[in-house]
Order: sequence, then C-alpha cells, then structure tokens
Amino acid sequence: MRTIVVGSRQSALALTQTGHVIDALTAISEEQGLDVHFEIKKIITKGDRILDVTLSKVGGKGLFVKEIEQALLDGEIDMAVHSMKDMPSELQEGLINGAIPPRVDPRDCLITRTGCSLEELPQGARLGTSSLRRASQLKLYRPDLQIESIRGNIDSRLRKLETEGFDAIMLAAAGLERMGWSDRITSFLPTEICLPAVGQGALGIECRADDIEMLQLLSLYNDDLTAVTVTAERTFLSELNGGCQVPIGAYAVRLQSSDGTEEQNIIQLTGMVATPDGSIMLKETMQGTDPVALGIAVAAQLKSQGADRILAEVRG
Ligand SMILES: NCc1[nH]cc(CCC(=O)O)c1CC(=O)O
Repeated sequence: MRTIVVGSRQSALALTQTGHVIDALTAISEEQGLDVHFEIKKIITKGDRILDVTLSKVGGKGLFVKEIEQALLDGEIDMAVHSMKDMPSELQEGLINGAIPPRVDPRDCLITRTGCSLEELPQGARLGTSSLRRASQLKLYRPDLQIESIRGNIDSRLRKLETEGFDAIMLAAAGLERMGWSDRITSFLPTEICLPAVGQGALGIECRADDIEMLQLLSLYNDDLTAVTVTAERTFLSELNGGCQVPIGAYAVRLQSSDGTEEQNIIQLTGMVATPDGSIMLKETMQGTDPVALGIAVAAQLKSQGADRILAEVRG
C-alpha cells in the first residue's frame, strides 16, 4: 500500500479543496483497485504570512506556491492541490501539473451587506476588493463606487464585510461554492462585466514529474475541456508576463452549436488588460482550435493596442 502525502496551505479553502480532491482520487483508486491511502500535511507559505500587505505591493509570482514546491522536491509531500489562478506560469524543474479537474463556476460574485444588487448599491458605496482586475472592471461599470483594499482569506473577508463598514465585497464564486457558502452570494457578475482571473474556478494538481504511479492516477482525474480552456487563458497570461497582481482577465469556453451540442473543438477566448482605474480597458475575443495559438493571438492583439505599456506602468 502507498501512502500519498498531500501538501496543503492551512486556509479553510485550501483544506476544503484538498479534501474534495482526495475524495475524488480515493473513489478513482477504488474503481481501479489501487491500494493507496492519503494523508494531509499542512504548509505555511509566504503568501499566508503577509496577509496584511496588499499583494500587488509585495510582488513576485507564486507567493502561495514556492514552499509547497520545495516540499514536493524534497519528497516531504507527493502532491499538492492549487487554485489554478494562484499557480505560476512556470513550475519548478522536476515538477508537473498532473491533472486539471473539472472547473466549477468561473465568475466573480458580489456579496452586499443588505442583499441589494450591484445596480442598487447607493451612490459612493464602499466596495472591498484588493484585486486590480476586479477594481478596474467595476469602476468602469459603476464609476461612483469607492473601492477599498480588503485582505485575508475568504472567511475573514466575509467577516470584514460586517465589521469594517463595507457595503459590498467581491469574491470568486468558486471558493464560496467549494466551502458550501453559496448562500452568501448576492449576485453573480456576468463575464461580460467582470472577466474572471485566468484559471478562476479551476484547480491544478502538482506532483513530481518522475512519479509515474502518481501521474497515472492523476491522469484519470483530468478534465480535457477544462485543461484546454485553461491552457488558452494561461498562455495569454504568460505572453503578457502576467501574475495575479496586474489587471488582466481571461476566459475561454468551448463553443456550442445551435442544437446545443459542442461544436468540434472550437475554443473562444476573451482577454482583457486594463488600467487600475478602469479608464482604459483593452478587450479582445478570438476563436481557434489550438489553445496555445489562441492565447498567443489574443495577447498579440492586446499588445498591438498598447497592453505592454499599461502593464509596465502598473508594475512601476
Ligand atoms: N486569490 C485568492 C483565491 N485563489 C483562489 C480562490 C478561489 C477561487 C478559485 O479557485 O478560482 C481565491 C479566492 C477569491 O479570489 O475569491
């Protein structure tokens, strides 16, 4: 029997996501007649230690991932579950993303204190978000809102909505759904108003590239459609040298034909780069069959419209 040690950040969301993945992998192993057993090992990352500073000020990619990757390389853990949107574009040498499970709701959502909609928020209402991507898009839609920084895990942000006088906060629907807190959601923001972060709603499972047994098990949990759409989004992001600290969004879907069945392999990708105040927003939608080529093409379109200049300014 093999014991698979699963590294996890200790936030409620990380532990819950890890638990869901272990449940799914346990079911798959049983179906396959594999004799494996899972154990969780908690790891504190740099991102967890600096929750009081705005992430965009701290800089550096993969704040939540570095220590976990080291533990994988050292053999202290055998796999780790990441939110795709926190995963750096380049994994450390010797590590691989072994599976991308089915994506859940990719949208951002609004949680208002009174339960009113985005349109019903009073003039000048205080909206809490530390995401430049969310802030820039909301400013374009509701220029009157006062956008203020709010940090912390999703549980502490929900608490701060009550205790720090915000009228509303924005979070990824996926995190709330996985926590079983969907009832806190006031409204889902359409991707046309708020383009999600690259990979939002998807998970990635990292392991050692030479752990063949692990890779075989993980391959059974990979969702091809999610992997293809997330690849298009991540290619777009890495073409722009993006990380989670810059106002970049992207969302890819597989097109449906008129009878509701899936059009063969045509992916549609929308990419967005904005100034933090929302005064300039570059957005482009293209279709294609190769997710990598599509990601490159949408990034090239935005670059030709000045995306690099906007991003250079944001990075300072
Ligand atoms: N930046 C933090 C983060 N990373 C992943 C999620 C959950 C959503 C997901 O898995 O995409 C969240 C919380 C949030 O943005 O509200």
